[in-house]
Amino acid sequence: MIDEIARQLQDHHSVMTLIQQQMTPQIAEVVEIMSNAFTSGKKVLIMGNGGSAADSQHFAAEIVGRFKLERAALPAIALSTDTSILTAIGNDYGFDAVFSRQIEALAASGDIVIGLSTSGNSPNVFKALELAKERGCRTIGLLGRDGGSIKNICDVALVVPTNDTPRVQEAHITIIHIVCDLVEKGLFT
Ligand SMILES: O=C(CO)[C@@H](O)[C@H](O)[C@H](O)[C@H](O)COP(=O)(O)O
Ligand SMILES: [Zn+2]
Repeated sequence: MIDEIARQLQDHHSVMTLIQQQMTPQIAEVVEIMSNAFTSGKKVLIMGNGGSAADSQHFAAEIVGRFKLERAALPAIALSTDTSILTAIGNDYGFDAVFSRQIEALAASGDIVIGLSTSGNSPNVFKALELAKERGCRTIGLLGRDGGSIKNICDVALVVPTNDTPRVQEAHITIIHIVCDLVEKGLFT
């Protein structure tokens, strides 16, 4: 068991090293896109399934509340939080529509729409990002494996280079924290 724990921690560490070597310019691009959107009065909509739903909510909470600085609130909505909306859309239109219907209701041109998917292939995230693009939003993917089908419909696709879902999720939350920190510092210091 000790060896297995050590192996998993080493895997985590290796993924973080790859991100440092390969993905810092793209992370900076996301910081810039989000900062510009907030400066222009736009909002951020975030979505994902399972662990990525939790990460979406965590992300929105850092933005609406605060990360580290005492500052004005910023607008972000996680699309996985309202069980009445999710069950109504899921029941009436199907689970694939649970996010796209909310994009139809909430997204305006210039807003930022962020999809989290470790496989890059969740149909409900794909449909929502596709519609977001049609509506003139900027689309960002926090993805894993080879980025899947979602990679192709993102203005910026952050593809964490591993097939291991938990390692992808750990990388996503690290990237989310770095983005929140830099957006906040850039806008408020
Ligand atoms: O947290 C985990 C696995 O670590 C699961 O809940 C996982 O998020 C769910 O299986 C999701 O449905 C996977 O969807 P996706 O990341 O491929 O879009
Ligand atoms: Zn998980």
